Amino acid sequence: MTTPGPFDSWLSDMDGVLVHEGVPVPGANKLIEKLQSAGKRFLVLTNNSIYTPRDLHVRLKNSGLQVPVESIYTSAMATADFLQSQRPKGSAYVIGEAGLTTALHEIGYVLTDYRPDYVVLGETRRYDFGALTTAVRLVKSGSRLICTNPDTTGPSPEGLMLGVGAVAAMITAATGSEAYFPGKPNPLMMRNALRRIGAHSETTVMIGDRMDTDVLSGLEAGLETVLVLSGVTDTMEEVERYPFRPNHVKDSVADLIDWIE
Ligand SMILES: O=C(CO)COP(=O)(O)O
Ligand SMILES: [Mg+2]
Repeated sequence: MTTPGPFDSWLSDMDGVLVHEGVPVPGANKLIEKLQSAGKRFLVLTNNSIYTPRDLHVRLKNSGLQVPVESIYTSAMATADFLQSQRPKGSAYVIGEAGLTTALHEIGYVLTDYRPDYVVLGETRRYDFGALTTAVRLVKSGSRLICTNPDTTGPSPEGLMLGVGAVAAMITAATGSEAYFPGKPNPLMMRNALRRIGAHSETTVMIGDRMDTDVLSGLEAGLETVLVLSGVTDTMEEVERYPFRPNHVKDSVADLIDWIE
């Protein structure tokens, strides 16, 4: 059977594709090693906005995956790129972790609860009722609501976890204001990713574990799309429920190693 491609650039999701919250997916290390030895352009494109790219580099290294810092692009970074383009040197009230606060500080944003331009919601494992109430009040007073990514759930070795998209929906319900999501499937994140590695959509493949973020963003960016069943979308029945399809469905990234020439 001929393998698809050849592809000179690879975009890969992280959680559910390469790791499950730090536990490596079998074959992920071989895929990354082969991509690097074959000199392929490669970027990990994650909606996980908790960690900085340096944090993720170390976490992935501890999982046996050698991914350079510059080969990691998070939804927190995509959010900072978006805010930088919209309102340089602005201000934001942030609910999230170092991955998000660091990205906003790096573009010169002030983090404050006094009349901020934006309320920015990111992934965390510690949502605080008081902070969410402050966010609701600020949005009701006119701050624009930004949420790094729309994932309503996320994968882990113990099973599904609450995602920041579900928390954003709670703030929307309380305020009537819809959030803007710079993370996947937003084409902005894909275009920034392709630009970062000098890739072209016609020769780039996108690997993901979610139909509604990874596959949709690859499809709409004109990339070859691969859904792996090792993460959130883990049955063909789930795939069939969507009005669009990936180009390929594989059990895991281990099945893609022989695609790399
Ligand atoms: O952390 C996530 C949202 O919960 C998903 O991260 P990935 O985009 O790496 O799958
Ligand atoms: Mg994922």
